[in-house]
Order: sequence, then C-alpha cells, then structure tokens
Amino acid sequence: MTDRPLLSVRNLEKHYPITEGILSRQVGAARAVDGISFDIARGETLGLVGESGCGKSTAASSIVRLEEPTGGQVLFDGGRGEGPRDVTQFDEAELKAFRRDAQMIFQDPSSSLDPRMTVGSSVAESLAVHGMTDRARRREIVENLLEDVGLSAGDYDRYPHEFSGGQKQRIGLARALVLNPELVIADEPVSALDVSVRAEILSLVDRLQERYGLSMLFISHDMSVVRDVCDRVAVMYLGKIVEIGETEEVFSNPQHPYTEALLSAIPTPDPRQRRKGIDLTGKVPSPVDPPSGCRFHTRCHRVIQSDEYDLEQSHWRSLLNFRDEVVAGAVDVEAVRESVDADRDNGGDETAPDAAVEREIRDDFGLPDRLSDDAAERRLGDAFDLLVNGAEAEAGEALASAFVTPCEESTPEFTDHGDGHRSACFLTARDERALERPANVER
Ligand SMILES: Nc1ncnc2c1ncn2[C@@H]1O[C@H](COP(=O)(O)OP(=O)(O)OP(=O)(O)O)[C@@H](O)[C@H]1O
Repeated sequence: MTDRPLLSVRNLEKHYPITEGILSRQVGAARAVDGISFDIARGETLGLVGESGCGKSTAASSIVRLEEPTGGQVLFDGGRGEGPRDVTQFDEAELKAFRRDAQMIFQDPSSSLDPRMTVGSSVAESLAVHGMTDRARRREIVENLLEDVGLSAGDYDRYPHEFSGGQKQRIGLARALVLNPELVIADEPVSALDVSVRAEILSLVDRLQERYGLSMLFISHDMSVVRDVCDRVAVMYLGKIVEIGETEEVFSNPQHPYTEALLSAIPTPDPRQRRKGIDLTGKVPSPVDPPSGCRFHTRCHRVIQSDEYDLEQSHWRSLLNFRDEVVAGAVDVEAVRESVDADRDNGGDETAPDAAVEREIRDDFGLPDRLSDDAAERRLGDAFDLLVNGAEAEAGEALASAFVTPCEESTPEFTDHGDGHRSACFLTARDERALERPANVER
C-alpha cells in the first residue's frame, strides 16, 4: 500500500475535430474536455458533477481510452507494483490489463446486457475472456457476486427482461466487480432509475465501494446524489474543473458561483434552507466556441462589474445578456414594435414610439426603466437610440465597448482554500488577495 493516488489525471484533453466539406477539412474543434486534473486516492470516491454537456462522460471515456485523449496524462498506479504508468501510452496488451483493473458502469444497464444471454453468463463472460477456464469456478464466483449485489444465486439462469431497471443496475454492478477491479468509473449510474430505487442502488454502491476497497469516479449531474456517495467532489463546467474539494466542505462552503447555482437547484423540504433563487438559465454553451475568460461568465449571477459602475448585480447581469444578444443580432426590434403596436390596438396606422419599444425590450431583459448608475444609464440610453433606429451593429459596438466584465478578459487560476479545496474564480481570488492585505489598508 502506498500514499500515492491510484489515479492521477493531468491536463486531460479531448478535442473533437469539426470538419467541413467533402475533403473533411478541419475547421475547428469541440473542446469537450479542456485540460482537467485531479487525483483519486485508494479507496476514495470522487464525484464529477456538472450539467449535461459539460464533458463528464467524455472525461470518463478518455480516462479508460474508449475515446483517445488528445492531450494530457492518465497516471494509474495499480497493484502490480510497477508504480504510476501513463494509460495514454499503453499498447493493446497493457490496455487490456488496465481495463481489467478499471471498470465502467453506465447509466443504462440494459445496453451492456445481451438479451439472449442469461445474466449469469453475461457477468461470467469477462472471467472467461480474461482466462478463467474453469466453468464451475466461474459460476461459483458469479453466484456469490449476485448475492453481494442484493440478487440471489438462483438469478444466474434468468434473462435480462425478467429484471426491473434497479435489478439490472445491480447486475451492471456485478459485471463491473467480477474481475476485482481497483477503479470503477460510474457514469450517471442512477439517473435512468425510478426515484424510489435510486437510494437503494446508491447505498449498495456505497457498501460495495467500502467492501471491495474500490476507488471510484462517480459521475452525476445531480449534486444531491453526489453528496451521499462521494468523499470529494469536482465540479466541471464546459470542459474545465471549476471547483474541487471535500464533499462536506464544497456543500457547506461553495466558492464558485457555478457550484452555488448547482447547489441551489437541489430541492429541499425546508424552504428556509433553500439557497436564494439563483437562476441557472440557458444551456451550457458549445465547446466549439467557448466564452472567453471564465467560461461561466455568460451565465454567472456574480459576474464582476466593471469598476466604472455601481449597479444592482441583477441589472449588471441583465446588461451583459442584453449586450450579448444585440451583438449576436438576436434582438428583433421590428418584431417588438409590431407586438407593442398590437397591444396598443391603435388600428395599425400609427407605429409604436421608440420609447415604448425601448421599455418593452428593457422589460424582456429584466432591465429597469432607468439604471441607478448615471454613467451606465447614459451609455445604455445611447445604445438604445441606435438600436431602435435600425443601427443594430452600431448599438452592439456601443454596448460592447461600454459594458465589459473582467471575467471575460482573462482566465481565472485556481485559488487554494485549504485542505485541497480549490476554485477558479476571480471573485475568490480577489477576496483572498484582499484578506492578505494588512488591516489598515482599505479594501
Ligand atoms: N463525437 C463528438 N464530436 C463532437 N462533439 C462531441 C462529441 N461527443 C461529445 N461532444 C460534445 O462534447 C460536449 C461534452 O459532452 P459529454 O457527453 O461528455 O457531456 P456530459 O457532461 O457527459 O453530458 P451528458 O450527461 O449529457 O452526457 C458536448 O457539447 C457534446 O456535444
């Protein structure tokens, strides 16, 4: 036994080429996993959480090389006493041996079960593939394992269709454990299951992890699931890890606004415990053209204000949303004008005055009729004058030069909060710097 982690992922990257034309010329790349690093200790469960599309599954399949990583290292320090070795450099034979030590569990257990094979033979199959020729011994191991996962030895000869979703996932667990792996990567193992059986499967995973001394990478989009089974959690957003730390610490003291937003989405029976309405609207942007700087800045409720202004935070967020939509040419002023006209029911001869159109657009974006900061209001007003007069591109330029957040200008580095808790956000970096200053220096 050593103190070295079982798995060390270093700057792992998976960029999918985007090609065009009959010659499949590469015109870009989807940076699904864009330089992530973490360790998993022996016997530890690390959760990898984030919304759909953040790159969690791609990270998992790149670690076990179901997909070929395009960069970085995956150092595995398995029990063969050879020390940490880089999975990304393994040849076929080494990869086969590694895949015995590192098993995956998927969201849909049916996908890995052959409907024409008894579940016992399905579970026993990999024993045969890896050289166990004694059929009776194989059967004995599998029958014991079926009992370990809460099924019975008698289930050996039954077929997948005879089992419920939860039972099939138990079979999935048995299949993953049959070769006595050191690492299990579980990709959303309970997401496809009825809520009523999720807790059972999660507590089974927890029990098996302890009993078999497994290290686990547990992938989920659901923070509440992660809390139950993980020692530490890594929060992933658009190909990057934005926060990592011990589960209790991350849950009680989240440092990254994205973590905060994910936590606020957990339903709690006690409304007093609910975190204040953080609106995680919209989808994760495309990894083909991720936002500059901090990738979360386009959705962040704490996006940092420019020093020039002092606005209510929600108005600053709205201003940036408005700016981005105008720059993207996505604000249809004429459609707004028509709808204002229709509402006024003025017979259609008179078009809505610009002021009414502006009010409607402000309303759509959650912008007040007048911003509290005079300088910001002046610049917003100027942009509206251009916009309602059909000069959309100029309005976009005016907004883009007037309203800029430091979050989009450079990429935040990790700040260390102690005990391995780290987050990559300018806000926390700024707070830490402020704390380091002597007390007599004004913040
Ligand atoms: N073969 C591919 N080619 C191009 N882009 C891809 C490919 N596979 C995945 N992606 C993109 O990579 C991003 C990450 O996808 P991934 O499935 O890893 O996310 P996820 O967090 O696991 O989400 P989900 O839970 O929905 O699977 C997505 O934007 C996805 O569209």
